[in-house]
Amino acid sequence: METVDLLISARWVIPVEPDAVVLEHHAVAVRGRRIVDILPASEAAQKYRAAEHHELPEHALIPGLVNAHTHAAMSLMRGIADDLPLMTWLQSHIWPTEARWVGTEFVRDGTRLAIAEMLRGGTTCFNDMYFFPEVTARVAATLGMRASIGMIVVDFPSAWARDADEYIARGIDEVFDAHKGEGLISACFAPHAPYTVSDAPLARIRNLADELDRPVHIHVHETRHEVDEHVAKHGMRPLARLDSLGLLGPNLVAVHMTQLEDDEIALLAARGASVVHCPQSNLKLASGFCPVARLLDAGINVALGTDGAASNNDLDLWDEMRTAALLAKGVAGRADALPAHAALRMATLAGARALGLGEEIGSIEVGKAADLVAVDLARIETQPVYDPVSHLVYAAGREAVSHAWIAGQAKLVDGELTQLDGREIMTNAAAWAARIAAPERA
Ligand SMILES: CSC[C@H]1O[C@@H](n2cnc3c(O)ncnc32)[C@H](O)[C@@H]1O
Ligand SMILES: [Zn+2]
Repeated sequence: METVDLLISARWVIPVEPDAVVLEHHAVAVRGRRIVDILPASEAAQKYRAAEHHELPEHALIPGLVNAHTHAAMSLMRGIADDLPLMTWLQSHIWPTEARWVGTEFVRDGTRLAIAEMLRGGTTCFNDMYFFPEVTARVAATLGMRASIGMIVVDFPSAWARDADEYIARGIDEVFDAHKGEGLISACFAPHAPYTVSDAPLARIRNLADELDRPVHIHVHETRHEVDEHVAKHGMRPLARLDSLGLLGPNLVAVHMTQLEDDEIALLAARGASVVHCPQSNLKLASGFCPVARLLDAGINVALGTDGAASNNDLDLWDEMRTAALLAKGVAGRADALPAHAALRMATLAGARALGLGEEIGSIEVGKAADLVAVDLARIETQPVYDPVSHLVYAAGREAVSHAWIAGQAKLVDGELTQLDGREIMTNAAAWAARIAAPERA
């Protein structure tokens, strides 16, 4: 018998790649942080002696979900300003609150809250864009959470940096250099948006991203208003300006993209850029709809993100998958515009590829890291089971997530977080809300 560290046998194993198969009664064997075998459960019992063995007889085992766009620490602003369009929400509520409260402690506590929520819902990797990214990175690394941390850049000063040069310098020093070679933390550039970052820093980011081969994660074409204002100011649409600055390429991770002409879709496809679809944030802020089916038909890698909890108002990728699938059908007028398996792929492998992690995570394959999630389908809401993938997208919810592993380490077991104290996190969040909501003294 061979020894492995972890053996997970499940009723259904859904690898996502190399093709859309569902393996019944299979097991995944893990040594160290990697998957070393995928085989029928009956054979696994003969072949492997495991330090830890989970038998999950009514569960689906899937790759950990990848939240390809969020602002983790904004969890502390969940519900602070609802039912507003993007610019009113940002300029009249979010930016003033950030200017008053965001610092290292806010980002630490908000990120812990966000990671607890994400792990409970089966998200094992997130792509972040927020102030004090070195704090987000440290919290994620300490908890063994996989994260792509945005080296943020905006033209305006904040508590974190005075100007674009300082944003870039701190990002490289405190995120990229500080986590180089470290397993679970990777760095990406995160200029906020074409309307908040001018040409010179965007050009510097392009050079650095090329040199360091890092993704460039940016909000773009989020609303029609953004595009119209940009045309008035720059004489071209935001995507055209990014292209003129050389940013449109395989490293670009374009978030939102609710406003797209046919020639822009062709351009994104030709350049090999990825798009992150955030359907619930786009709906809640009435920003528009990303034409997902047309992007997929053009061969573009489309991932899924929640955006921050202040505009969503949760970090639930199950909800995003279902909304994306339903919305795509409504927008395209075709019931097969985004089938269940394609939605699951967006929340896993497409996210991993957008973040430059496609060789490491996003599917259950031998050699990849063991970022795995088990979903209990033995619940009233998911009976009977004809097709587990259908239930994952259309019927189950994050409540059904029972287990999560990152690089072979258990983060959620039988619905319980292994490293985080939920009560302490909630007490902390309530204390922040009390401070933020208290009337200001003159
Ligand atoms: C520079 S840190 C990130 C910055 O982005 C803000 N933000 C959060 N959600 C959105 C969104 O949907 N569009 C544009 N900007 C957003 C966040 O509040 C931070 O200021
Ligand atoms: Zn965002």
